This record gives sequence, C-alpha cells and structure tokens, in this order.
Amino acid sequence: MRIHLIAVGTRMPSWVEEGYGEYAKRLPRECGLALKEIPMAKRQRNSDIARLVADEGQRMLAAIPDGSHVVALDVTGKQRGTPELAAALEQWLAGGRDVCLLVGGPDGLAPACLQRAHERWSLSLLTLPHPLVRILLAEQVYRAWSIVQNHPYHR
Ligand SMILES: C[S@@+](CC[C@H](N)C(=O)[O-])C[C@H]1O[C@@H](n2cnc3c(N)ncnc32)[C@H](O)[C@@H]1O
Repeated sequence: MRIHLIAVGTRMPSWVEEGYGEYAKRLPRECGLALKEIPMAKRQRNSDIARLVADEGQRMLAAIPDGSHVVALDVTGKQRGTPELAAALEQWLAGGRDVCLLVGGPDGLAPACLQRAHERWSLSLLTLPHPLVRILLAEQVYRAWSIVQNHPYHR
C-alpha cells in the first residue's frame, strides 16, 4: 500500500520541504508516502478563479492511480482523532489499495475532486494554509503508523 499525497503547489519554502521530508522519510516502504505536487494555476488580477481551480482539479484527478481509495482533505469533512486515524490506516494497509490524499491550493479543492473522493477528512475546523497541511499529514500518518506498529513514538 502506498499513500499518494496529491497537493497543489510547487517550489515550497525550505521549512515546508524539511518538515514534510522529516516525517515522510520515517515511513517504511510498505506504508510509503509519495508527494505529487500539482502546479498552481497562475492567478492574475481578473482571473476566473473557479476555472483555475477546476483546471487544478483536472490535473489532480489525472494523478490518481487507478483503483485508489481517494480522500479529500476538506475543512467540512469528517474529523477523526489520532487513534481513529490509526484504525483507518490499519484498514487501508489490510485492504492493499493505494490511498490518495487530495490537498487543494489557496482557493480550495475543485468540486470534481470532492465528488471523486470516497471520503472527506477534516483536520480541524480551522482553515489551514496548504503548505502546512502537507507537513501535518506526514506527521499524522507517521504517528498513526507508529500506533499500528506499537512503536514508542506515540505516547
Ligand atoms: C487554504 S486551504 C483552502 C481554503 C479554501 N477557502 C477552501 O474552501 O478550501 C488549502 C487546502 O488545504 C486543505 N485544508 C485546509 N484546512 C483544512 C482542514 N482544517 N482540514 C482539512 N483540510 C484542510 C484543503 O485541502 C484545502 O483545499
């Protein structure tokens, strides 16, 4: 099972790359986290934002491997605590399907991505900046994996 983190935004500041990389590198091959960055559509003063978000969404959908379980990261989605995430991860591992986590850009996820998702996951009721979301996800997936493995990281 592989987790594909499909996220809008490229050329992140070093603190984002380091933060994400710190946790992603701890995950073993059988629960690997692979980041697929989707270039953000260029915003200009009179841009049609809905169309740009839809374009980003089409590129995200194209990056989803066939047969994946698709999870949209969305503030209005279902909230779960870390133990519940560990239970979900255990099911994902047992199911053997790849998992795709979709993270939108500054203007959010395209409606087509929300419709394509099998579930919507909210990290909190706060709107988080998209660079921070990928770091948080990497840490929480690592924490969930450590629970599944009875590894002492999670206390
Ligand atoms: C800056 S937010 C976009 C805000 C936008 N107004 C919206 O309605 O989604 C960028 C992306 O980060 C993710 N995100 C931000 N906060 C989140 C939260 N609390 N839970 C889950 N995902 C979140 C979502 O995928 C979102 O598309």
